[in-house]
Amino acid sequence: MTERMAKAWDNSVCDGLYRIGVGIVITLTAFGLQAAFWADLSPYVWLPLYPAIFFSSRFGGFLGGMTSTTLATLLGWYFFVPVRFSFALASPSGLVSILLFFIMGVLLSLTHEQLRRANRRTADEKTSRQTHERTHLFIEQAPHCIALLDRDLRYLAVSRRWRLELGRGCDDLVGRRHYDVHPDIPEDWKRGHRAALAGESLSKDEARWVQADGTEHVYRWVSCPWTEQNGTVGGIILSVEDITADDRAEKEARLTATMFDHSIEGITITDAEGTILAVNPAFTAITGYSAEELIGKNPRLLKSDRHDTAFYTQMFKTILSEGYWRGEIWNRRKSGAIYPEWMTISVVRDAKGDVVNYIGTFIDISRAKESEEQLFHLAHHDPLTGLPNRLLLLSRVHHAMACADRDGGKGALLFLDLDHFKNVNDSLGHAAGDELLQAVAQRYSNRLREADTLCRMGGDEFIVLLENLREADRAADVARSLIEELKVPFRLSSGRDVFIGTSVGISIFPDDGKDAGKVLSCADAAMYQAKKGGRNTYRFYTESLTEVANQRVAMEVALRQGLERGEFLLHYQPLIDMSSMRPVGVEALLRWQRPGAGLVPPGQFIPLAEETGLILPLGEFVLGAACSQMKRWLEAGADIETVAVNLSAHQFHQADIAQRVAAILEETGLPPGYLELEITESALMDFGEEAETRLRALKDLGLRLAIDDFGTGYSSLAYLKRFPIDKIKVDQSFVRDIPHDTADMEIVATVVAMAKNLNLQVLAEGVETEAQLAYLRHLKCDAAQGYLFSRPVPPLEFPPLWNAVLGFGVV
Ligand SMILES: Nc1nc2c(ncn2[C@@H]2O[C@H](COP(=O)(O)O[C@H]3[C@@H](O)[C@H](n4cnc5c(=O)[nH]c(N)nc54)O[C@@H]3COP(=O)(O)O)[C@@H](O)[C@H]2O)c(=O)[nH]1
Repeated sequence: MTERMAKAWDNSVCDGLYRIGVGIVITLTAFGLQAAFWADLSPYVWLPLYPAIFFSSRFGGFLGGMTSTTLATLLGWYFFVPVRFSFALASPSGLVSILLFFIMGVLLSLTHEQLRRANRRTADEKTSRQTHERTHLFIEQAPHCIALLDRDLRYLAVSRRWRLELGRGCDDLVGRRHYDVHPDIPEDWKRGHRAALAGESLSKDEARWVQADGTEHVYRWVSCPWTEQNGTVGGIILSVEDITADDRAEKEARLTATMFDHSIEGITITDAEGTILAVNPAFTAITGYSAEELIGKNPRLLKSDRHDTAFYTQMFKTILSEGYWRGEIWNRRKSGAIYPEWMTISVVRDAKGDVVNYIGTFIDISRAKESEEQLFHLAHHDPLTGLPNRLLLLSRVHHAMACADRDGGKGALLFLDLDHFKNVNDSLGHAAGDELLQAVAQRYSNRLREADTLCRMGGDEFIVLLENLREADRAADVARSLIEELKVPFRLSSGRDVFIGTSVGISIFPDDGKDAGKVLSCADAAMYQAKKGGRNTYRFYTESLTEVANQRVAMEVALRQGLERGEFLLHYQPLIDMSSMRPVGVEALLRWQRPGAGLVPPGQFIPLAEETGLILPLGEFVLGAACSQMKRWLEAGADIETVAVNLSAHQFHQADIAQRVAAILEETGLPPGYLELEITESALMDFGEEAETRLRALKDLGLRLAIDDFGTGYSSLAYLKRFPIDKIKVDQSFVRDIPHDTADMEIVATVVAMAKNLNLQVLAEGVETEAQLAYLRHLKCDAAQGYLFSRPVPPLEFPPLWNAVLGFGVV
């Protein structure tokens, strides 16, 4: 007997015993009641027992009813039918009543049993119907696509989801082959179907399937066999679930996890209370804490003491109101070192809007900060000396001026410019110049207070910013001490000693100006005054300097206009040959016929023309005018050897000066041998090595070259030998005090002797007296120039003697 059968047997035995029990209990109860109350009610003695049979069959079915009928019959027979207490048949009527009772009992029991079975059938049918309906509902409304297929894989039934996915109705599918409806079913799916048809209980897998519309979907499919009543496989049940969204979500989750693990950003996730739930490896690498050390802790563990409570309060306020906070924050590593992070903290809320997590992502920006600081340093400091540069100075001046304005205090700017630094650069080379600048910066720094700012503006210019100045005299003290500091010569690495001085211009703020640019230009102007005042000294800025600056601006405008309007002209001064005492040449000297100002001497405008670059067009004008004049004189038959023209440093430094001079000579038609170019000693020295090349290019044109103002510059006698020059002009400052200044006389004697030795012509400038002339003749100086012979004059005013001697015509 199978377990199921045994269980059924047990159930039916129990059921039978229960029914019999019901019949006995109800019958005995009814009999007891009747015995107690209705024992004398004969002939209705059976009547009260009918309800017992009724209820017994009602609750116990046929078996209960028959138990009750039998028991009641026997009890009635024994107790109520005469002769009582015996089963003897008293009379036929008694027998009839017994029989009748029994038959009635049987009928009642049968009837009830029938009713009971009918009820049960109805209930079973109802249950079965409901079950069927629910099963149908279950399949029909299942969230997956479910289909029942026969052995040929024809649809027997499909769930609504299946139909929806396909966009087809039941009629369209039922009876058709699955593979006809889906001809592109992947092969491994088909394998699953075959396995199910072969009786394999369950095949399942996931697969991608590009649908007809080109969209790729991911499906999880399951196939299993279903069996007929006789146990044979009737077909398969297919269940297909579109898990594209889940797949995507899973991929995203995987991606997120990968990002979390491999991100170079540190990531931390906390719960709503701020307890750390997870940290990624980058977090560990940056902070030095392992995940185990942090999980369950609060991120305040990482706090540095760089930020106050207000900072964190504001941060959380922002997180909650904006949903995130982003900014720079300083935290502490496990090692204790504090470092800057660029951090974003975002809040994660659930559907109800409650905070569930905080996510913090950050990068360690300590490197970037360092680079930023380096860049800031580079942008604000001079690479040679390491001092603040102009940019930083201006920002500090702005700040100092704002403080002075607020506190009613004062400050000063000292503009320092090294004297003749260019000479060092040109003669000793740029490396030596750089070394000197570094040493100068060091010496200046030594003399200044921590609070003072020393900056290098570029070249040989330095600025000192003095703040909180109680009195202007303090600025003068500083200027004096800085000048003093440079008095000791600098020993360069080459072993050479260099002497250098500095000129200092001082401006006071807010007295001299209320903006940095103005105060700086005031200091600059004052520095120029210091230079003019003999160098190696200092000057305060005064209003009169502004006046001078304004005049300079006005003069620059006038100079430009003068050039355009042809207000410039040339005067000529004779050059006297000492042996014949005849004029052998003339020097062309520029004059400006400025309207309303008369004849302006060059000393008043040449320096400005040099500064502004106007000297270039002016110089070309002089050269052209002098050559044309000389050409005219020659054509008129004048007996003259040279026209001397001053060539400014600016002109000489022009790369194409030789071409320009050649062009003018060609234009004017003057043979080059008649032209003498005078170049000052300082213009040559300022040009360093290039000077020689440039001179040779000019000399190659066939003209003559003279060194002007000889003895005033940073003389290097070596160049006299190298340079292709024809003449030196002894500066008039050495001639002026002859015969009273023996030192000057010695110098002139030495220069003349040296020129002779080098086979150069020598001319003395500024000869005003007979005594000077006599001395120069005694020295056998070749030539002379000076008021003793003639002042510079316009050609039309040449003295008659000249004309007689030189044969000048009025041209
Ligand atoms: N680049 C150019 N410079 C020029 C040009 N023209 C002149 N200058 C330079 O201007 C400076 C002043 O020149 P100027 O006022 O003309 O003075 C010259 C003479 O007048 C003056 N001189 C001549 N003799 C005497 C004298 O006996 N006593 C005395 N006190 N002064 C005298 O000397 C100046 C000529 O000097 P130099 O050129 O060195 O021969 C001056 O530096 C000019 O060079 C120009 O066109 N371009």
